Amino acid sequence: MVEVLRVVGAVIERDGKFLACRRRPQKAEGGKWEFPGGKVETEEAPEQALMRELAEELDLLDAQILSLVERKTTKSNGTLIDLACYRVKVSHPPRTSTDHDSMRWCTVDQLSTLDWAPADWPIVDSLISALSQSQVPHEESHHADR
Ligand SMILES: Nc1nc2c([nH]c(=O)n2[C@H]2C[C@H](O)[C@@H](COP(=O)(O)OP(=O)(O)OP(=O)(O)O)O2)c(=O)[nH]1
Repeated sequence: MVEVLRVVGAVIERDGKFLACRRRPQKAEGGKWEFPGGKVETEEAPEQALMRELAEELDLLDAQILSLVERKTTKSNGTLIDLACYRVKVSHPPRTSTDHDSMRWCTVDQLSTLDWAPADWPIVDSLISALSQSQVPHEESHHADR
């Protein structure tokens, strides 16, 4: 039977930029970019798991989970990864991570240039399309002013 791994990730935005983290080389999917988070433990709610991971990994103790961005299951190296990513508000940017060797704040346009873990691509695509829909097109706002 194929194993399904339940994983949660945080989409953290500050000043219009999104935090992407690169997994340390020795980890599964080493060298790939991801949203910080981790596995959901048995009996744990996804939001609870995300709060725990953000505290453990990034020392973020006051994270606020806002809404689900996307949840998708993707096959990666023989494992099904059920990844749910949430918008998360933080009061200060994380400085270091126990699980990552690089952290980068990306504009929407930069997001699609990173080498994301396979399970993250559907999330990144949904995020980009949600953000582009939430922007009022320049032409429309121009006409509305008349
Ligand atoms: N955290 C996280 N993991 C992801 C993402 N995309 C993706 O494929 N994964 C995979 C990599 C791992 O196989 C698994 C999560 O592992 P992890 O190493 O982050 O989780 P953890 O902290 O609970 O685990 P551990 O190192 O304590 O064993 O999900 C993502 O965006 N965030």
